[in-house]
Amino acid sequence: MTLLHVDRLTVARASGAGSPLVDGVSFTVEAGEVVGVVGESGSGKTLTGLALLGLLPDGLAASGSIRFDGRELLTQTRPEWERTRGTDIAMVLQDPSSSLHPMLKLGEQLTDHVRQHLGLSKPAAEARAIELMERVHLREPKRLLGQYPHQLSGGMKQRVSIAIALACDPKLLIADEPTTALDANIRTGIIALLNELRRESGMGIIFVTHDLAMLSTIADRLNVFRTGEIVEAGDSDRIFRSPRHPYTRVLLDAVPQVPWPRPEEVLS
Ligand SMILES: Nc1ncnc2c1ncn2[C@@H]1O[C@H](COP(=O)(O)OP(=O)(O)OP(=O)(O)O)[C@@H](O)[C@H]1O
Repeated sequence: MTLLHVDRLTVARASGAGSPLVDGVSFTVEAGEVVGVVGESGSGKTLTGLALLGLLPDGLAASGSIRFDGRELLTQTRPEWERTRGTDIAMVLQDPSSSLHPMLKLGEQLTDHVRQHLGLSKPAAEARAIELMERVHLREPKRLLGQYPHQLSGGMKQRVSIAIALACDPKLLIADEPTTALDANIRTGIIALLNELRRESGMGIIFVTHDLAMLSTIADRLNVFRTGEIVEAGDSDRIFRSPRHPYTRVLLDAVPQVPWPRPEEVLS
């Protein structure tokens, strides 16, 4: 089932100055699929993700079409976007600290989020918070809920931000460099977790990264971005085996030839 259908999405300065920063990109995401988005710095990967969430910075405007689950997102009102972000599409960012409040215990953050979006009573929200912590394989969830973000390692914090993102069972997760700030072994654990979640829940994932080697372990399809355009798209096995665009070849030549373990080989 096609979850997301992006058609000629363009992001440009609202003033009309300069050339578009994202220039007519089209792609789809199926349920349960991981679509990798790669490309050099400044190629428009993050702006594309932000446009899908209705979170473009002031001064930038999106045009084209973003159809999600059969409805057009670009014409949504602000409250409709808020509902979409709360329940249908979620995001995980590179720095887990940016999605966690440093002064609030994890329990408050998770239960507040769950109560706000699902309208649960306090005890039901606490039960849901524990269930979410278990779902991302955090041990001793009850004890963790009483802790502050600074008491957790980077990998654990990223698991908590994934738990928050999962609170409303989103159909689509946008993961923007979710493992870049983490050590290699922790990174592999997070990849294994995302892989498990998409298998179990049928959630689609857009995975934005510079790290092609890592994408080779999880992405079903790839979109290769360069200067605001998709220069190559397709099945990731095919692209890794025989890239067609010279720029994709350059990116692949830069990948260290260290075999990455498949996510299923890693204990999460
Ligand atoms: N608020 C803004 N106003 C004007 N230009 C912007 C704004 N935000 C980003 N840009 C420009 O848009 C282009 C695309 O930026 P974007 O952040 O999407 O790139 P990216 O591919 O995600 O890069 P990176 O991999 O470094 O995160 C860049 O040239 C950037 O400088």
